[in-house]
Amino acid sequence: MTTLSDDLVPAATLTAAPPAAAVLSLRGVRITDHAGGREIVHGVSFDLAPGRTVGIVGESGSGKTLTCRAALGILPPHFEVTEGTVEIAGTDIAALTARRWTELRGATVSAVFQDPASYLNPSIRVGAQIAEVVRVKLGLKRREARRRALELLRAVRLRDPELVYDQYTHELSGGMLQRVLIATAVAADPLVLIADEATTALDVTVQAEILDLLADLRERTGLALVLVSHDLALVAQWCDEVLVMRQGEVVEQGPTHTVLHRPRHEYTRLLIAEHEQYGLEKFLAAEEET
Ligand SMILES: Nc1ncnc2c1ncn2[C@@H]1O[C@H](COP(=O)(O)OP(=O)(O)OP(=O)(O)O)[C@@H](O)[C@H]1O
Repeated sequence: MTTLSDDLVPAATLTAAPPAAAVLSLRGVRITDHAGGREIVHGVSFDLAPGRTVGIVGESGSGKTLTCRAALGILPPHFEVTEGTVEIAGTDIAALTARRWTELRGATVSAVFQDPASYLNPSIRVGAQIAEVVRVKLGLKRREARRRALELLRAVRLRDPELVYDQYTHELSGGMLQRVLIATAVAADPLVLIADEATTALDVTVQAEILDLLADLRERTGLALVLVSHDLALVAQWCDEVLVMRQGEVVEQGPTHTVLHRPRHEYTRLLIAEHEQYGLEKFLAAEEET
């Protein structure tokens, strides 16, 4: 398992490294709810390079999920990016056709959300679902797709992948389902994985294992991560950069270390104070020692 200091040292050091070309870039993204007649997200910008992690934190309803959905091209009906740009691997998504989006989703940018069961089909064995993604996205033949699906189940550290392959969602625990969903999400080797509260519903031990798994994928494959969370301790541990959102505004943004140690905005200070009772100081202290 990655230790805290192992993870924090490279994160702090990498901040000074020359920037690699961004795989995901948001520039002044504004999102409007046409049904409600109001702008909900008021300008979000960040660049995410391969192997890096950006965190988005903030209160419920602050626009974190809508920002992610904009980057995935899956805004709910009546919602629209009304200003700004989203670029995935250098392509402005505004110019994409529905067909091109279908190709990109999963293969270039992918996502995992909080409730894995609702993204998997309960009546199809989980292995077959992963194999199907691999078949469609990578064009593998049936037998090859099965082999690759088993490899993915192994990569997300599920014990006995052959057994899990043949199981249905109701036979798996929440942590196992989230691993299956991650396996599905990374099946086509995306450049970017968006994890929106992906570990929130899991108990702390399983949460740590899943995050460790994502960090491992990031290290091994150069996967870039967007981590949306209420949990500042988690962001302190895993993210290079953080955006703090409140009521659709990014109130503060910068290297995680700087934002959490020297918060400039009152709201960030409040979030940190709220988290201190849950053990955030442990992470900040560990970071200070490095
Ligand atoms: N499908 C939808 N229909 C109507 N309003 C929506 C929809 N999705 C989001 N909203 C509204 O947009 C705002 C931002 O929501 P969003 O889900 O992005 O917040 P969030 O920061 O991700 O919150 P949480 O942490 O609770 O998931 C909220 O006021 C929410 O009620």
